Amino acid sequence: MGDILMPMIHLQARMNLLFASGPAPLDVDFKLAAGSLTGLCGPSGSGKTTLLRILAGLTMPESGLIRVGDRIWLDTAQRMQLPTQQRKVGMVFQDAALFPNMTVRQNVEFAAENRRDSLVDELLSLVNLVNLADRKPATLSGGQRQRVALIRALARRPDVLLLDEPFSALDYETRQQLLNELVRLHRQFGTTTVLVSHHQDEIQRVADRILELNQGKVTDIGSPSVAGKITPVPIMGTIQEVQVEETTTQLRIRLTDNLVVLNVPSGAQEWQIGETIVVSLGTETLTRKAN
Ligand SMILES: Nc1ncnc2c1ncn2[C@@H]1O[C@H](COP(=O)(O)OP(=O)(O)OP(=O)(O)O)[C@@H](O)[C@H]1O
Repeated sequence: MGDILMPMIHLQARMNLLFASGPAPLDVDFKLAAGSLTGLCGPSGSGKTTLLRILAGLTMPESGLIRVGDRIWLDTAQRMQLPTQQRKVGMVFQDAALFPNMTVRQNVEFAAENRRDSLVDELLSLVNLVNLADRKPATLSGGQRQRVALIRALARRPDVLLLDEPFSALDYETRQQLLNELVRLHRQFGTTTVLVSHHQDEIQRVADRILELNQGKVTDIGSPSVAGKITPVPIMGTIQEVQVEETTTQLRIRLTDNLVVLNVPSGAQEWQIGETIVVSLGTETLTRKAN
């Protein structure tokens, strides 16, 4: 995976915070490998959001140094601070915070600074939103809104992707689906990603490394997964459409609030419209539901 000798991110920061237990410093110094996906967990109020805000340039620490690749984003000793707009960073929060008067496409185009039409189309199709591109956010499901937020963050072609409990308001199945989509996009776009989540089991499933924050101090709790491995998540779906080709069969399957298209080998299995099947997201394999 990433190159440990040449970390993508080196973050040193110190600032006094007012914790529930009283004032204490947030004091961190860690490196993240290029292209890694780091899970950041810790109790409520331990400083997770503050850490992401410092990385994004939304909160200024009393002292700190942020190096991303060969660029310095922050060096308080030199009184140097790159503004958020100049940091190649994408952010997604629990509440998608989309522009309500813009369509899905306009929201993504705005982030892409209206420059790269092909990128916007590619992003919309990567998360299955092409058919909803002209809808306003209020008419979308929670999962669809977070997908828009995710591709909107990627439209800026960020080096660093920061996600602050992006899927916690969603139901279990949608959350698992979006986590898998996130991992795929993270790899495809080669971002160095930090994912804050209260769901440690989910972080374990997708992260290369987990950091735990406690009262403003970071503990490295190791590498949970074999690099690159995603544990498949079984999700029930219904077959909506079957298209048999010579060697493969294309199945359109409804899973909770979205459709997935899977290609399976033609032949031995005959799939029926309306049939309930189990899709193992992560490996994209199918099994018939046991009765
Ligand atoms: N600018 C600030 N100055 C002083 N204290 C702050 C500042 N910003 C946040 N805090 C305090 O720092 C602590 C950590 O807050 P933060 O939002 O980073 O925690 P968190 O781990 O993200 O919590 P949660 O999981 O509940 O979202 C809280 O006690 C908060 O009140």
